[in-house]
Amino acid sequence: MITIDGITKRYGSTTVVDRVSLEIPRGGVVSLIGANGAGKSTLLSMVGRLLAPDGGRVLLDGVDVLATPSAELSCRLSILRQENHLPIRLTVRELVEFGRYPHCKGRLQEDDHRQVDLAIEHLELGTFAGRRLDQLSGGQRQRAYIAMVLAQDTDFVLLDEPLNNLDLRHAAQSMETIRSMAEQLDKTVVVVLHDVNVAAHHSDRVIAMKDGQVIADGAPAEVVTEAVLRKVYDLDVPVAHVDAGPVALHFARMASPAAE
Ligand SMILES: Nc1ncnc2c1ncn2[C@@H]1O[C@H](COP(=O)(O)OP(=O)(O)OP(=O)(O)O)[C@@H](O)[C@H]1O
Repeated sequence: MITIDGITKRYGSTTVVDRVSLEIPRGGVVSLIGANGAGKSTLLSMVGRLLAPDGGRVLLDGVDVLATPSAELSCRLSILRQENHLPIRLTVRELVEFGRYPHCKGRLQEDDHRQVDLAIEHLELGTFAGRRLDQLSGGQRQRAYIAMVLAQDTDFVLLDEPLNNLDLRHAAQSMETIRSMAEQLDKTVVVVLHDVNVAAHHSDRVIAMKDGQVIADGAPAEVVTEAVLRKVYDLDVPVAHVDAGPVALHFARMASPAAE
């Protein structure tokens, strides 16, 4: 369970995450949606202890992340950031092996190699395994980063816009991989997504942020509604309902009352 208790972040006089409290139980996919600048990445970074909060705390299974030794934390929690600062000259395999570092401290055993191979296979990176990151397309590189997180095999997984640069098929496949991490391996995945339809379709719960606060939190059908989307994005977005759930038709314009 992730417990976020009144967490706050300020830059100067601006509060960018404002006393957010959330309980995220073990297992499942939780999506964070919201406009640019809403505070999603800041919140995720504080949960992952990459950024110090100005107030509040984050507990993993009841233990404060600030009190957890780094070596232990990286075996329990992984985070994929929007920007990665890993050397671009690594090969895909070396990058994915990096994910095993918290477990094996650089001396990969049979099980570590197996996890690396599995992650490479899941993200369809076999043909690129020996290629350097700077020799890949943006989407191939993004899949390599997801594979690294998959290989890290932690109970808690935080992903900030993992679908950046991914084409339709690889986006769908990556979300399937993320879902199976939650369903089959009982991992708790918190993922920032810009596509509300992907969020609605693949999540157990959708949390919408605006101006540093949570303004909606619930099952996809409760959050992906015209009223909530208007509040979150200041935009009128029609929402259709199909068997798979709500679908925001963000490319369509809402009929204005005057036109009817
Ligand atoms: N180092 C910083 N100094 C000052 N302000 C910052 C800093 N980092 C982030 N911010 C501000 O904090 C707010 C929240 O940023 P954050 O990156 O969390 O938003 P986000 O919801 O993830 O946005 P996006 O969808 O664009 O990635 C923004 O207004 C941003 O400009």
